Formats: sequence, structure tokens, C-alpha cells
Amino acid sequence: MNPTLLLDLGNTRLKWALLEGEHWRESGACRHVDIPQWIEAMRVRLPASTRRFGVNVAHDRLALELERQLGPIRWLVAEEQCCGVTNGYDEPERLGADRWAALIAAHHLHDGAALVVCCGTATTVDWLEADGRFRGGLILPGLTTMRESLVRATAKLPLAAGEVRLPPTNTRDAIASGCLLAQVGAIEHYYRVMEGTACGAVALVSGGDAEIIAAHLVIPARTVDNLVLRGLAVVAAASTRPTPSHDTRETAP
Ligand SMILES: Nc1ncnc2c1ncn2[C@@H]1O[C@H](COP(=O)(O)OP(=O)(O)O)[C@@H](O)[C@H]1O
Ligand SMILES: CC(C)(COP(=O)(O)O)[C@@H](O)C(=O)NCCC(=O)O
Ligand SMILES: [K+]
Repeated sequence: MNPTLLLDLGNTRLKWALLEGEHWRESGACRHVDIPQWIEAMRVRLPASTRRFGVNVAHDRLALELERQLGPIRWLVAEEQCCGVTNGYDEPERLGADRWAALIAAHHLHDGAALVVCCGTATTVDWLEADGRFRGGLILPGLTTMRESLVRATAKLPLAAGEVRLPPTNTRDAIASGCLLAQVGAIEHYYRVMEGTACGAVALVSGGDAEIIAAHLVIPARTVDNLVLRGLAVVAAASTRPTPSHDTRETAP
């Protein structure tokens, strides 16, 4: 069985996994600045027969560099339909490929309706019906992006670690609490909107800030590691075509 390399190139980090058949052999994450070292270490270990699948929502030059060093990668792009999920976006291909992969994973991991929450550079909150219909979703600044934007836009606010305390009684805790509640508030509000038609929905929460955000949710929720990579694994399992040789380029599996 040929190994499969899965890549989730987000705006802050590259998340990756190495599969042997269906078995999740290894996985990890590295910041953009550390990608060259990661490539060096990975390149020598991958047999030529490795199948490579990815999603990229970061700069194309990073994706091209990964391809140049590792060989062609099948980049998932959102479509009207894939692996049981149908895309409700006005222009389906405009939906972030990472969100598309996370929706595919959610549909395969969970039986009922789901609110698919990816807490990264941005936070996305996507409404998925039990029958696989993606109805639409929110994009808001992620937790760190929110905190950093306050520092950039103000003269006196620090980028300091605060604690979530209600009521917050100092600047640091006020920022930490405000940004966290903005995330939680958006998720819970959208859950109430979808609950009108999708009864018993569960929020599936993933991404770098999943734990801290999920810890404050009062709606039914669970965290899932690497939802985007899990969606890519579903797509890879459904794809029987071999990875193309080094001189061809493909955009979708
Ligand atoms: N070790 C880490 N390095 C960078 N960010 C981290 C780390 N652990 C948690 N985070 C948080 O996770 C966010 C990035 O999450 P991630 O899911 O990797 O995002 P993206 O898919 O946008 O690259 C950061 O903005 C930060 O708030
Ligand atoms: C919303 C996103 C920026 C999230 O990126 P991330 O936080 O995972 O780095 C990404 O999914 C994206 O660029 N989407 C395209 C626009 C859309 O989904 O409507
Ligand atoms: K995200």
C-alpha cells in the first residue's frame, strides 16, 4: 500500500499527516517559517510512490515550493458536490478549500447536522445539514488575529496574555475576555439560527484555538483534531487515480 501525505496549508501553519493505507501513521504542524526545514526532513523519507493531497488557503508561492520539493500535489478545490457534501455557496469554487475539507470530514464523522467550526487565523462557522447540504457560514478574525488587530489599531492596548474573567477588571483580562466572547458569541448565535431547522446539531470544533474556544461553549460541542486533514483523507480514500508524475500539474483530486 502506497503511503499518503496530507497537507493543510493554512495562513499561520502547515498541518500534515502521513497515512499508511487508512492508518494515521504520523502527524504534526509547523509555522510557515519552519516549512523549509520540515521539507528537508520529509523529502528524504517519502518514497516516490507517495500519494500527495493538499488544501491551500495561504500564499500560492508556499504551495508551489512544497510541490517543487516534494512532487506534484493534488490540491482540493471546493466544487458543487464531493463525497456526499453539496455546496450552498453562490459560487461553490470560492469557498475556502480548508472549509470544504472540514465539511467533508464532518459529514463522514458525524451522523446528524453539524456546526463545523475551524478556529485558526480566521474562525469559520459552517452550517452542515444531516443530509450533507452545506448551507453557508461565517468568517471572522481568529482569536490571535483579533487580539493583534487591537494592538495595531490602538495607541495603548498591549499584546499581553490575559485571562478570561467575567467581569474583567484590568486591560489584559478585558482583551482576552472580549476576544474570546466574540468567538463564542458568534458560534452560539449562528447555532441558534441553524437550530431552527437543524434540530440536535452538534458543533465540531477544530484548529489551533479549538480547545480554548470549545471550553467556553454552552451548546452541544466536541473538539476534533485535524478536521481538515480528516476531510482530505476521505477525499484521498475515494480517489483511485495515481498521483501524477513530476512533470504534470493537477488542481483537484
Ligand atoms: N504552536 C502554535 N503555533 C501557532 N499558533 C498556535 C499554536 N498553538 C495554538 N495556536 C493558535 O492557533 C492559531 C492557528 O491555528 P491553525 O489551525 O494552525 O491556523 P491556520 O489553519 O489558519 O494556519 C493561531 O492563530 C494561534 O492562535
Ligand atoms: C476563511 C479562510 C481565510 C480561513 O483560513 P485559515 O484561518 O484556515 O487560515 C480561508 O478558508 C479562505 O481564504 N477562504 C476563502 C473565502 C471563503 O471561504 O469564502
Ligand atoms: K479557519
